[in-house]
Amino acid sequence: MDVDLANSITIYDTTLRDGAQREGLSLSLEDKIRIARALDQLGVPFIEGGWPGANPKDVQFFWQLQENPLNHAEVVAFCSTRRPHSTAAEDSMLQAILAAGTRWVTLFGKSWDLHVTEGLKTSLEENLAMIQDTIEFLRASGRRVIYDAEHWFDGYKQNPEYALQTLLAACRAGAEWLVFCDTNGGTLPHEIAQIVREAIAAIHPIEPQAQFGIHTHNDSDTAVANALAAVQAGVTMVQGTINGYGERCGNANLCSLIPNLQLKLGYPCISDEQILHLSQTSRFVSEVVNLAPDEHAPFVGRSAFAHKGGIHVSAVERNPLTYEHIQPEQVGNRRRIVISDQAGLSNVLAKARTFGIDLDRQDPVCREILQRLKELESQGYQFEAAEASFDLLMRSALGQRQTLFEIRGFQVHCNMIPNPDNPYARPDSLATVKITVNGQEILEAAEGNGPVAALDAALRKALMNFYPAIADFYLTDYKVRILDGTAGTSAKTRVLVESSNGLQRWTTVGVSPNILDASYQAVVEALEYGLLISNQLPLVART
Ligand SMILES: CC(=O)SCCNC(=O)CCNC(=O)[C@H](O)C(C)(C)COP(=O)(O)OP(=O)(O)OC[C@H]1O[C@@H](n2cnc3c(N)ncnc32)[C@H](O)[C@@H]1OP(=O)(O)O
Ligand SMILES: CC(=O)C(=O)O
Repeated sequence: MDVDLANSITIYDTTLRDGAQREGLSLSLEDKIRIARALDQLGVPFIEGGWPGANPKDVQFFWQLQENPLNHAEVVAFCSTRRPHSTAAEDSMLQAILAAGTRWVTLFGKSWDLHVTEGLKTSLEENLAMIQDTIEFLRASGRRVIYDAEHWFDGYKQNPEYALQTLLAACRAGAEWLVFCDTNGGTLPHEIAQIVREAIAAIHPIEPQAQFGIHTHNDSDTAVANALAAVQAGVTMVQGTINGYGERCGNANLCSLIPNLQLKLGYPCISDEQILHLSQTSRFVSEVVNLAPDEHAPFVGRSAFAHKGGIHVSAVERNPLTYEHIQPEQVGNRRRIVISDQAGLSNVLAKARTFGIDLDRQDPVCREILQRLKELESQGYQFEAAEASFDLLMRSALGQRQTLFEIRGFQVHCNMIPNPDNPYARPDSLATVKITVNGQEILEAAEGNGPVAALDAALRKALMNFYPAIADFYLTDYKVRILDGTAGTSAKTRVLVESSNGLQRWTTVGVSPNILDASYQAVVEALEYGLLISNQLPLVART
């Protein structure tokens, strides 16, 4: 397929190559294939797959895609110019590039004289020959070439004549795109704009067919701004990575660049349908690379359209434009209203609606809920992460909270006797609970790997006969936070418990100076809330 370059900015993704150069990120072959297919679906026209010849995984990646090609995107192989004082034909890396079987190759070469004399330890003339020969070799082998001018901006600042000669050499040899790289990420947007304008003005009269691109790094936290400045100065290709992954501080983040270009500046990049998958693609890639998603990432982060301050929520409820720069749905994201001590009535009303509760602003119970929320938050409860507990709080205030069971008491014993045969063995714990359901009293005991697990198991055991749905509940996360660190072991703790029934997830909170009591509160609310959303009514207990 030929990439349609007319009238648009061409997006070039390098997640699989420069993204994989991020410290802490490691991709298996299978990961690379899954990400490539997700990018293909997103509509990215160029996907840089790696450096075949640099490692076996990248070699296999290109072989696998030869057997099962992508649907739309061009997969691009990446490599450097030939080594000094050799020929391109005898360069083993370039043989690996040809074996990768791609139609396009991206070649990086030196623009900065310092890199030529200090890094490559060769002459400025030889570097020009390396660029020219390598591209001619690739062209003669039927490849189309994108030329990444490494350290372009630093090189141009030091020796503009030489930097321009490197681009002209690439262009004369047959490179179709010349990409200005801010390799060290130190250039600021105004410099990018000026240098790109000057370079294009110098090259276009000599090589009018040349097309230009930009590749920026985020060391000055301006990678996206730099890429946008370059586009406004005349480039038509933008290189970047999903979630901004990349060497050191990362590359220009395509999840910000694509919407900025397409929705703000009006440059088509991918289709209107495809951009709706941007948030999903961002999360998918973070899942595959096994890095926690950045919740606060612009456009695609979970908090990108989360409103917490009462004033904000009040206005957004009236008109979202008041505190949103785009509609979240345009990039496949969604608006969220956060509940906390920063809330006003508007937050309470909006959150209640998401739980299917229609509150009247004039009803005094709304203020009561808000006051109770603020009181509890001042004691250390945190409801923005524990919406299930907030739902229960609202239902209590509204007189809609059913008593599904009552806890009469519990005890937990821990066996802390060290086991010399297995010093890592966790303590055995035993919990007993006494509860009543429908007036019937039950005493149960259970063991667990630690006191919270034992308590949770004993509660479930006691309730299971009345509420069989409990068999499907399980804890998915348990977080503890010390709230007043200076109080030592008697400090107040906050426990957040996340639970699931396989279909839904919900989080509850407990706070106490006793960690077991805090856990108990959160676990009991978790069971109650699970039953509430499973619409369970008590059965007559089987004996
Ligand atoms: C800006 C960028 O992000 S460029 C991409 C950087 N990515 C990577 O480096 C990841 C993949 N790299 C690798 O697997 C390895 O570094 C390899 C296989 C490429 C090379 O490995 P080695 O042969 O062991 O060399 P080493 O990594 O120590 O040094 C790089 C060599 O490339 C040479 N080189 C660097 N840039 C260029 C260039 N543009 N053109 C030609 N040669 C170059 C260096 O001079 C050095 O050569 P020397 O060994 O003759 O001194
Ligand atoms: C090519 C490249 O990755 C760079 O110059 O940063």
